[in-house]
Amino acid sequence: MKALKDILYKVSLTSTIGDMEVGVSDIVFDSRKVGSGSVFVAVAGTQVDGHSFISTALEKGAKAIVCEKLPESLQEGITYVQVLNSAKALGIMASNYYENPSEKLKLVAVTGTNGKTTTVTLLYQLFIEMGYKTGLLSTVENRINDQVVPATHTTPDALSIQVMLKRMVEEGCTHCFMEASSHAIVQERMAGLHLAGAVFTNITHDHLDYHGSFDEYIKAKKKLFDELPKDAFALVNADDKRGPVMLQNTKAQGLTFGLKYPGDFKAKILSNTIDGLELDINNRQIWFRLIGQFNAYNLLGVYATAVLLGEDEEEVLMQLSKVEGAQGRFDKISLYGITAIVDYAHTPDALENVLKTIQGVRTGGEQVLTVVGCGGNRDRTKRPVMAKIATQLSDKVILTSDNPRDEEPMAILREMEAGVNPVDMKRTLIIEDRREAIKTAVLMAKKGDIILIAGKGHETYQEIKGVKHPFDDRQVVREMLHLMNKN
Ligand SMILES: CC(=O)N[C@H]1[C@@H](OP(=O)(O)OP(=O)(O)OC[C@H]2O[C@@H](n3ccc(=O)[nH]c3=O)[C@H](O)[C@@H]2O)O[C@H](CO)[C@@H](O)[C@@H]1O[C@H](C)C(=O)N[C@@H](C)C(=O)N[C@H](CCC(=O)O)C(=O)O
Ligand SMILES: Nc1ncnc2c1ncn2[C@@H]1O[C@H](COP(=O)(O)OP(=O)(O)OP(=O)(O)O)[C@@H](O)[C@H]1O
Ligand SMILES: N[C@H](CCC[C@H](N)C(=O)O)C(=O)O
Ligand SMILES: [Mg+2]
Repeated sequence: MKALKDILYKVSLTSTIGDMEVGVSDIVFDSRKVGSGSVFVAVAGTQVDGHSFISTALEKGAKAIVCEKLPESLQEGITYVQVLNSAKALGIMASNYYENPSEKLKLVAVTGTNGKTTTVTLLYQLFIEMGYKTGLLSTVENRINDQVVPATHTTPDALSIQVMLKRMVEEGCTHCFMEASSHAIVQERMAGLHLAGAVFTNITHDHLDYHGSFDEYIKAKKKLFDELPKDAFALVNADDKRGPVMLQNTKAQGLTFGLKYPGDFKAKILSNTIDGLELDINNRQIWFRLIGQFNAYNLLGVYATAVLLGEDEEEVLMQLSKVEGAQGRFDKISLYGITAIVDYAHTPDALENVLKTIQGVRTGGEQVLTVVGCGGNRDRTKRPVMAKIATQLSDKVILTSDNPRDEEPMAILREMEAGVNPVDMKRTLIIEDRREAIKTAVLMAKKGDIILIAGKGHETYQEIKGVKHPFDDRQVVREMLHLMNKN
């Protein structure tokens, strides 16, 4: 039990009705989870408005209601608190309730269209290698030091973030690295967090369905930097046109990293092969296991972050050269002379980067076969663009399903097909079933060829009409490679 008044510390209140000293047992923002003694926070969502569940919450035993609009009839004995922004209030309340765990560790948030999971995972692995107890909140998984907590979102909801941070503090973690998705920033899932720093990787085409325009998408990312405290660092990729934009209104210490523009942290690619990258970072030459120019950016961003957190430059580079990166990001499976690469490229920019990396490291006359799809119920405008990039940068392409969700798979594929040049259609197949598509790519591949399977990376399911069917690109391609080689 905690007094409502204490939980509301630092929340902008508009009005209050009832006893502010009332003790509440927990904070809930979903009426279905309300129990006796809860405080229910009504948040307007994208599907429904949480305010319409206030009466349900009261029936289930809520003692207090936090909302933007007061209900027409008020119930006796209940405390009503009107706030300016319920979603923001939720984050601040959750932080107060769990005793502000983000102030007890060094928390760094990473935002950007691509590279967030890679960056936070590298930071997590690096800090573990350096002997720190560390936390991770990422698309692939959350970690409380060595304990894995499955991830449901790239950035969890505000309440779950605080619960996990609290557990991290209890476990003795000194650092936590988290992804801040643009959805999360706009929906105030980051409210109430004290950040030691924030990192901007890049911004390219994605999520225009949700944000409405590219400008709004940029604004969403910038909000993270606008809200940083003075004692934090704001580290941005100087080679991205929008890097400096992120720093325009921040109170934090602005810093840049880049391969092209001179910034605070610089690197040069000395060699880039299928086995790894050799970089020159601040006049030190180091080998890394990760592949591709985009990973040079990720590695440099990680190095800069670690140095800004006070770590020794030499030690950081030595440990960073050992780490492997995130699952499902340029995952190489080489069997029977064929190389399959499973990668989470689900945006035009990521797909282009991965294919250019493959083109850059190929050694001879081998073919590149790409299997790719686009998710349903998500930004439709990236579909033709991704199909076009796939056909332009591969010898053969199989367009297939990603997670169709509630859409008709063939309708998504037709939208992808519309982006392909008619002459390139001769080298393009459309196979709706992802397993069949992977099988066909394996059948078509000759020794030495490279198969890229893009879009799903680490995912272990395929979501079709509300059902998540087990599906793992890495497992399926292995199975097919073994199968084809027995015949
Ligand atoms: C579009 C979107 O982002 N939706 C997220 C959002 O839900 P919402 O605001 O749409 O919720 P809603 O269904 O309209 O409900 C509004 C409110 O009413 C409440 N409610 C609802 C029903 C009920 O019976 N009782 C009740 O109280 C809900 O708890 C909620 O508080 O807030 C929820 C809680 O935080 C999220 O679970 C939900 O994520 C959905 C499942 C989702 O798919 N989100 C994706 C798009 C997303 O967030 N992706 C990013 C990654 C993107 C990237 O960078 O690549 C991520 O961070 O994972
Ligand atoms: N710095 C980068 N710049 C461009 N592309 C990148 C970069 N890092 C990774 N990629 C590509 O983007 C894909 C996704 O990378 P990652 O999972 O790290 O991004 P993310 O930002 O976490 O994505 P999500 O928004 O889905 O959480 C990778 O599989 C790779 O193809
Ligand atoms: N974080 C991304 C994941 C997309 C992954 C892709 N496999 C899909 O399902 O569309 C999003 O929410 O848009
Ligand atoms: Mg991610």
